[in-house]
Amino acid sequence: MTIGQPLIQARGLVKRFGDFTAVDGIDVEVRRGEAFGFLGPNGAGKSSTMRMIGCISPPSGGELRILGLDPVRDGPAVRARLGVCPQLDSLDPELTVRENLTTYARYFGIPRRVARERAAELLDFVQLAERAESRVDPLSGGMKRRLTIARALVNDPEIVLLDEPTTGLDPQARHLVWERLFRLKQQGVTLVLTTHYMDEAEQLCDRLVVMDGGRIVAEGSPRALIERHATREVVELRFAGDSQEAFAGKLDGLGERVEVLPDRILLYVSDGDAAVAEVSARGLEPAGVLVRRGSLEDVFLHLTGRTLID
Ligand SMILES: Nc1ncnc2c1ncn2[C@@H]1O[C@H](COP(=O)(O)OP(=O)(O)OP(=O)(O)O)[C@@H](O)[C@H]1O
Repeated sequence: MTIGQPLIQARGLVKRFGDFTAVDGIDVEVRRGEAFGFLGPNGAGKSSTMRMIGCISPPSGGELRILGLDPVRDGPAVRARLGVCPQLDSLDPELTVRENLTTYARYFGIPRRVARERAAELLDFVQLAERAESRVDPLSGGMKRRLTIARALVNDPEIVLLDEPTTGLDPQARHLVWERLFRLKQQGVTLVLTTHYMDEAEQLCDRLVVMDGGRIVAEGSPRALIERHATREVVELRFAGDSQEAFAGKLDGLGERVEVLPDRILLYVSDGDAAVAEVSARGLEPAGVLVRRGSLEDVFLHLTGRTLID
């Protein structure tokens, strides 16, 4: 499927809680068929934005159109065409895995027979068919997440909203969830998600925005953002002792930029190995050296002066 017309359009979108502004006038456009990410640290306003898009929380200002409709006036019509995977699983522990899907399908008025077929397909899709008759409680965190994603797909939605779909999962469970999201994207479903995991955002998202303090500080494709705000390679140096700062002065002029963090120094360079050689030539002996590619984490650090997971 080609990426096309805008399905979500926000202009100057605001969310206030009393005097506090959680989302401070953001412009966002999500097009059909793309995977769109909201990135940012805790409290950036990602979930508040997702809740407005999900018709769960009304905007305090600005304009929002979802599928060409107004999420406040046309809430039920919009919700019928959305799949929502909230940050915390809200599965029914009294029901079996299968019943969680068939019961949810009834909220959308899906006939019982169709709901059963659909549940069977979705359980296959999220690799939970063998657990269909099991209760929810004994499932692992990763299985619950996959079931929540299946539940979000019951109404065959045009847009799926996923708020931190992999937070709290171990690496293997994360991988399984992420792999299913890739598959959905291949099927042409529009995905809108939030995540703290830069590697995942980099691989899955066609475009993303970086949020901080309720505002958008950058937007673009992962590759374009990395090209603009980072370098091809990054050298991470860790010096023994309490202060990295003391060593930073000796790295002047090395590469495009030097970032000093409490536990390491980052050198933004085009050639990591050449920079490491220059560090040695200057008589410096770091306790740890790592050469890696520039990443979205670097983009975030450059734009906000902070690392994503503080
Ligand atoms: N119902 C509420 N009442 C008051 N303040 C709120 C409410 N919901 C969110 N906030 C505040 O709004 C800000 C943005 O929160 P939000 O949950 O949107 O951030 P986030 O980027 O999703 O963070 P996280 O990654 O922790 O989920 C935070 O400072 C939060 O405390």
